[in-house]
Amino acid sequence: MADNGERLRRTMMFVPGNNPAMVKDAGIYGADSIMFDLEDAVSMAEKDAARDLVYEALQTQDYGDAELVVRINGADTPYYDNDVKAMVKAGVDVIRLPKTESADMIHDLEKDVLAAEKQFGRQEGSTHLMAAIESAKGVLNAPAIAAASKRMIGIALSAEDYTTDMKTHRYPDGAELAFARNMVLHAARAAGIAAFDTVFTNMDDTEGFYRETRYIHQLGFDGKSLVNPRQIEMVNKVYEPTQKEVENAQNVINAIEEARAKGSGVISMNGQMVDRPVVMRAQRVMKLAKASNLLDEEGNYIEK
Ligand SMILES: CC(C)(COP(=O)(O)OP(=O)(O)OC[C@H]1O[C@@H](n2cnc3c(N)ncnc32)[C@H](O)[C@@H]1OP(=O)(O)O)[C@@H](O)C(=O)NCCC(=O)NCCSC(=O)C[C@@](O)(CC(=O)O)C(=O)O
Ligand SMILES: [Mg+2]
Repeated sequence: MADNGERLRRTMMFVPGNNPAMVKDAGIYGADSIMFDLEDAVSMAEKDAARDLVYEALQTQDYGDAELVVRINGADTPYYDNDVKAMVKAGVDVIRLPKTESADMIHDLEKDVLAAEKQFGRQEGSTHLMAAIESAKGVLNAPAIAAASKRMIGIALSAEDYTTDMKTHRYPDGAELAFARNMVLHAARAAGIAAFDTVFTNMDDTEGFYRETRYIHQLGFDGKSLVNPRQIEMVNKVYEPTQKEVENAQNVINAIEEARAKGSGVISMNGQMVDRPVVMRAQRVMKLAKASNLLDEEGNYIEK
């Protein structure tokens, strides 16, 4: 089946870069993206040791198909230069820049990453970037940030720092995040990159986590940043398509393939027009169905 090439990023799990056991075992939980943290989860005294630990792990551990992301320290810290160099040298998939407030911050990072790729013989352009939006300024500049570089794969809302900047805190209904969520999402979509919702930090409030995940799934986010492996299953469940959605997607793909074979790009199916956006949605449903183990070898829905 042809698809639109987009990688699934439902779950991006933070792993404190100073915790050897968590770094070692991070691959066993099935997160789509593993994000080793060198920034706020790591104390000043442990910055160098955490960088060394993550560097070593990226070289030696097998994390399967997971995308490997590192949240580095910001350019205004003494750790930034060494973070960028070490992570590029280790061949990380994505560098996540925290507290991003302008497109220029991404341009500067892009230059530093390119210099490191040249220095360490990495393929130029192979290190992707993403930005965490953690302030009012970042939210207002989100469209420019998202479009700042061809290396950008996504932007993420970071609600803990953002609500502090906004002189509020997090409430169960999330009203304080409504504007920021919509800005981040629209900025990502306009730039053609992924949008990640923020972390949910109360591990015991599973009902609240479920409610928030349903809500951001409905808005259209690709997925969420997570702090604990227990959160992965619930996000995957929310993103799992229903039998009806899978069967409809299969019908759309079969119908459009038949139509294309006859030289047409638009068809009608059960009175509904089927064109490119409908096909793209169907392809995403099939990708989610595959990732959720809902398909047999022939690609048909497995009845439960
Ligand atoms: C929360 C808690 C202490 C709970 O501990 P607990 O011990 O109760 O967890 P349990 O569930 O009992 O653990 C069961 C088993 O899983 C293992 N395990 C747990 N968590 C794991 C994990 N993350 N990675 C791999 N392994 C893990 C554990 O080792 C155990 O393994 P084992 O002993 O073998 O059974 C723990 O999860 C944790 O430290 N989380 C990461 C916290 C963190 O990174 N914060 C910084 C990022 S946010 C931020 O900075 C704000 C932000 O910047 C965000 C933005 O930008 O988006 C903004 O502004 O909003
Ligand atoms: Mg933060």
